[in-house]
Amino acid sequence: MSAVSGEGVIRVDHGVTRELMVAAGPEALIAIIDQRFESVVSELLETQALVHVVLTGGTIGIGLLRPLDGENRLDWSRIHVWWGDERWVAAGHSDRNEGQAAQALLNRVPIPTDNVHRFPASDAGLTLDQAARAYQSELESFAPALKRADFLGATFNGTEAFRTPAFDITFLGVGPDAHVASLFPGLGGISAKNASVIAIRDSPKPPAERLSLTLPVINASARVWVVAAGADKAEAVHQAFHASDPATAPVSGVHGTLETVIFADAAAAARL
Ligand SMILES: O=C1O[C@H](COP(=O)(O)O)[C@@H](O)[C@H](O)[C@H]1O
Repeated sequence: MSAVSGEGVIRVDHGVTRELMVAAGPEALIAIIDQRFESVVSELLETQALVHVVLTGGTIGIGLLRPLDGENRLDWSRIHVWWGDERWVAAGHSDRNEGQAAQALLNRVPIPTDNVHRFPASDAGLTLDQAARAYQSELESFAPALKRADFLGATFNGTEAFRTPAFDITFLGVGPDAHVASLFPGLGGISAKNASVIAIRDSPKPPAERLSLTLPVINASARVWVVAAGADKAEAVHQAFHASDPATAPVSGVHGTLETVIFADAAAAARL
């Protein structure tokens, strides 16, 4: 497959259809992602009361937020934002994904405070496990208001383990090691099924302690959009299409119920 600027390519591997969107470089990539985001969210807001979006940290994950909705087209009062993962550091620490997102986007758009669902920070008076449960409870609190088709009631050993909104769009960055959110290759978190949110204590990428959504929650999303730029992501993007074991390549295990799109710049798509 050739990687041509702006080209969309459908690949079918391992039973999941994944779409590839390629742009020449990071700036062109961000323009493509933002245009699609604004168009999809605008359409959704015509037919549903609320739109739930999961944001990601990382270079492109934060970069795409800076120019987003520069023309104030979106009705932010009906958009809820969540995060796929968070670093376990104090509020205000520059490593916090939510703080980076606030600077890049949330501080300049009219989004109500109640619509911004941050993970607890390490100085909030909770243990890491309590913080994971608190975020799971926040997710649960949104499920009853939704139609049955719009939330996931996940069962584990025959009983309902958790409920979570089925997000409309979930953004995921991907690491050079193919991790998504804070689900890393070779670690137990990638196979967690009995919780929507887990505590991570052994992240190979600092900080070691993190909070992360689990794979069942991510995969209940209507749209999963993986974003990647740079030559160091080429192997991970290749694995998104060709690997078959999420335990060793977590990015290969994510998908949306409606669509799964890998947005990559030419350098990140170079191995396809
Ligand atoms: O630590 C994290 O890393 C990934 C990818 O980040 P990048 O800088 O290599 O693009 C990100 O998706 C995740 O949210 C974040 O916590």
